[in-house]
Amino acid sequence: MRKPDGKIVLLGDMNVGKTSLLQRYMERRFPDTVSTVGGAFYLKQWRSYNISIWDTAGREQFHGLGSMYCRGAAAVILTYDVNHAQSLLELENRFLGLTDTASADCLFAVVGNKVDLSEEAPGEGGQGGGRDPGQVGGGSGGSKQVQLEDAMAFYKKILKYKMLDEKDVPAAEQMCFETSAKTGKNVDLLFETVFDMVVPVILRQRAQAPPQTVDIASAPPPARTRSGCCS
Ligand SMILES: Nc1nc2c(ncn2[C@@H]2O[C@H](COP(=O)(O)OP(=O)(O)OP(=O)(O)O)[C@@H](O)[C@H]2O)c(=O)[nH]1
Ligand SMILES: [Mg+2]
Repeated sequence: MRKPDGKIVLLGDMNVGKTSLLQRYMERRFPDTVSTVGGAFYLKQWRSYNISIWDTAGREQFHGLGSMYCRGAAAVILTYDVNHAQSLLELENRFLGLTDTASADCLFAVVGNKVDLSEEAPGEGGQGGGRDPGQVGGGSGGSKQVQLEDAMAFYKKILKYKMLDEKDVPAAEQMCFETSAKTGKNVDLLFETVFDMVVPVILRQRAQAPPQTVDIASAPPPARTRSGCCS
């Protein structure tokens, strides 16, 4: 297997739908999931690049592994549940610090999942993605607790935390998404936007990496020593 050229990591609280988003994108389906233990990855060929996408466990007990998974990451997808405000706060409180090990020019996407649960009219969003009664939020119609503007405000906090200038990174409007792994809404858009943006990061990482081969032609001749039988 060829070594992946770059790494993308999904982070976020348990139950927000990280595994479901990845399965929707990679396998084009919405199967029943079990809470992730440790982490798992998929390989995606994007243009001529091999990208590994890591699914991590949101459970508190696996929290320590998060920074290990983020090591050298070219992009991190921070995921919350739009119907559960606490899951956005958790990104700031528990997950952002895990990205300290990521690449210096790591990209960030902020993703609010499960929008199908708070669609205004049943049937909106297509593919039969109506409202699931009895889900989090408790409201009868439209339990959405987090607006896209809240996610964009969080994106700006990320830039502040990373001491990045807004002018040097993609705009919040480009990097904040609302998705449904259930209906597929915006799932391709999310991953493919991130893949496209990650390619220049991969190229920069390659340029900065120590060379893997020695160029004999440009290598200096070995220094002559006085020792040995022919001296
Ligand atoms: N209605 C709806 N349910 C979803 C969506 N995405 C995930 N779910 C459900 O939410 C639950 C949790 O989904 P997972 O994908 O396992 O969540 P996770 O973030 O991987 O959770 P951990 O592995 O524990 O960190 C499952 O019952 C999913 O079927 C969505 O977009 N809409
Ligand atoms: Mg999972």
